[in-house]
Amino acid sequence: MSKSHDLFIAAQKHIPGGVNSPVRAFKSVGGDPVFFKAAKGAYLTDEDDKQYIDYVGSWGPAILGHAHPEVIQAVQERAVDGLSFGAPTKIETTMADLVCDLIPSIDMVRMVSSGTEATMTAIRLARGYTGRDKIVKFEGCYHGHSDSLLVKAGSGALTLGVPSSPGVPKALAESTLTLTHNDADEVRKVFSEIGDQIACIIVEPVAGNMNCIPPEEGFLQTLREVCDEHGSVLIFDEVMCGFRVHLQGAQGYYGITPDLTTYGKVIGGGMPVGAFGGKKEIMSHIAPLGPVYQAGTLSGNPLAMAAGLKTLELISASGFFEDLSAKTAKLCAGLQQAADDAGIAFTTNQVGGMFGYFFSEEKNISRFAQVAQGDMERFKKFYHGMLNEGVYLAPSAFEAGFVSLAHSEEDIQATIDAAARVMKTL
Ligand SMILES: N[C@H](C=O)CCC(=O)O
Repeated sequence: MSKSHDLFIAAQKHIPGGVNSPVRAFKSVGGDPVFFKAAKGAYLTDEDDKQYIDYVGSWGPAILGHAHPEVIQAVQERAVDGLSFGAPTKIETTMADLVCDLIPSIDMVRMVSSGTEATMTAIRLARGYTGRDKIVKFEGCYHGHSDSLLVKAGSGALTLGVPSSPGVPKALAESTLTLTHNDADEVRKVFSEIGDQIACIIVEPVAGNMNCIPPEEGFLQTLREVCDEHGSVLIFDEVMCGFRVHLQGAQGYYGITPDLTTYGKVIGGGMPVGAFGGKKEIMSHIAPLGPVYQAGTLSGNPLAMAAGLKTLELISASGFFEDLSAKTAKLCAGLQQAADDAGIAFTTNQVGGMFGYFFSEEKNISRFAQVAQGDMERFKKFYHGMLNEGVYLAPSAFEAGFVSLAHSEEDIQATIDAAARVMKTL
């Protein structure tokens, strides 16, 4: 038996399900989750010393690869001056200035400690700003696990079959209107009926929590238009795709400007960070400038700011996103070829450094229903085959994959070669 097996048994004694976040438990693929002891560049090393090429990247933050030496150095240098102050520090202003310089839609930004906090507060802010309660989200999009947003949610909630979790008060769930993702007509219809009651739309502009689903042509533009017509706030949840698909995230990639944006993952460079920001007119409603309350002991933590700042600096290098995108495209093309050669119905999606793959007869996957109809048994077999080959992919068909600066051409080719072997066994 592997050390991971023993560790998983030990973990279950005092940790619910043996994990500190449900999707880690391998429930949808079966078997024991792998316990890792080290991560460096494109590789993870498990407790049995087996090495894996990693395409999870800690669910997105590791865009430079794991333990990038300059990020580690920045954190080490900050650490000797104190871990947390609970008081203002200069590095928080440096971070805010940089985010506002990089993202034209953001005049002001507040740092928090997770993507969940960022989206939860952005919703509260939109409600406080508009004086309205109803919010619109889309089935399969995941915006963290705050109550209003855990309705027909994606990611681990969907993977475990609890997209609308028990424990969410009925009244709160009723204020959340869940529409079909990528269905612009449905959005227009709902806004024509009750648009003046809707505080905001929140959307993952590139959905990464129901696999990797780009917006259909015109969808984001429709969201922008209905929000403008009805005085609602448009929130882009860029926790996953921000600083990942483009330096300006999905809003830069697609050229659509939201009112508020939420961040997490890359902006923290591997440390626990989230952020929300946007127009000054809306952001000035946040306490202490305005009445909408939000707070956090560790918000703007100096170590997290140091890791995030160094990461943003390095991904701002000229050509960074072109290279990342080209590498990801090569991976997707190679996986497709491997499937075609083995006669397996398969397709991929890719936006910048994010990708998804589907065991499906359909070629253009842009709707949640298409993802849900994929061949999950084949996904499981492929997953374990790749794991055996030393390739670590997301252990759920409802999660995106991530490529990093650290993945070499050889890593990508080795992954494609492994996929070719595994596809033949399916
Ligand atoms: N999709 C999630 C993050 O964005 C997966 C991470 C988790 O739930 O632990």
